Amino acid sequence: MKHLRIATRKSALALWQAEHVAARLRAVHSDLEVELVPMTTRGDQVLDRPLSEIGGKGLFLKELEVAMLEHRADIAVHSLKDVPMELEPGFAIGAVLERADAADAFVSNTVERLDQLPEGARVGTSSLRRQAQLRSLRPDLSLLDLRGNVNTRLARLDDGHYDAIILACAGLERLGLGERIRSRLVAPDWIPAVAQGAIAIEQRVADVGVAALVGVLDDAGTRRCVESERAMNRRLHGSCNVPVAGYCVETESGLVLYGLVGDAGSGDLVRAEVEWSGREGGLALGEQVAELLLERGAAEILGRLSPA
Ligand SMILES: NCc1[nH]cc(CCC(=O)O)c1CC(=O)O
Repeated sequence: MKHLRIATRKSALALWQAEHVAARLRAVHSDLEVELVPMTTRGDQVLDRPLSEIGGKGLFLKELEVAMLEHRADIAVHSLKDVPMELEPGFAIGAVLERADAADAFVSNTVERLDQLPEGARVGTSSLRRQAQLRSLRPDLSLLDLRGNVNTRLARLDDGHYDAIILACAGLERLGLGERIRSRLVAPDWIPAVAQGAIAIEQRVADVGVAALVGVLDDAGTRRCVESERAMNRRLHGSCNVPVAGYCVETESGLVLYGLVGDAGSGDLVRAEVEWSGREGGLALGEQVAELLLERGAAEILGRLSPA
């Protein structure tokens, strides 16, 4: 194939990620023409209701998948953390790029760290995972909804609606906004979203030519880690709008996976951490951490319908 079309959302972050994949593909395949096909998804349009109400994160993928089915695009580039645990039939992840900083960022115009916020300070995030961890560390804070793309969220902070917000370091850095990061929230104290910081290439499963082209961008270490995180998430629920966090890193001798389930209302958290010897068996590691979380009360937490 000489020509490859990349379906992407139109947010600045999505376009950066699609451009990044395009540049990497052009660099390895010198005769390949790569073109972006930007499109708006339902997830981008509906900003006034929680994602869980309008159908979950899969909404960010649907239009891109339709474009691939109709052969208006060959691949789609996503933040892997926005990709549901089960893909639609006929689609596969052709490559997972080397992970960027997976940590969440504490962003504020007044203080450097979460523990420096004054009592009752207003923190903006619509993520139940971030709300649960904030509630647990700082029960006094006032947690407020905040959706929209990265630039919208920063603008709302700068307008004074919040004293601080939480964003992914990776997104800020990709947009050249790394200087907005006041401090990084790091494991094991704070766990990021499953697959945070990893970019995935989605393709039609039967497209072996495309698989060969994009497969060269796959990073084996990142894929092992995110597959273990996603196996944990899959075992826990199947949907993407519950307060679950997971982070796997490679150690000298194997893998370690941190898992967390929390209640955004009460700040109750359940944690598990398993060290795994060897680099294989990441799926079993994910399932083991999920089982531990369930034994420790995750099922009860996930069963509560806590208003966020
Ligand atoms: N929720 C949207 C989203 N999806 C991926 C990223 C960041 C980039 C990444 O994780 O690779 C973000 C922004 C954020 O959470 O701050």
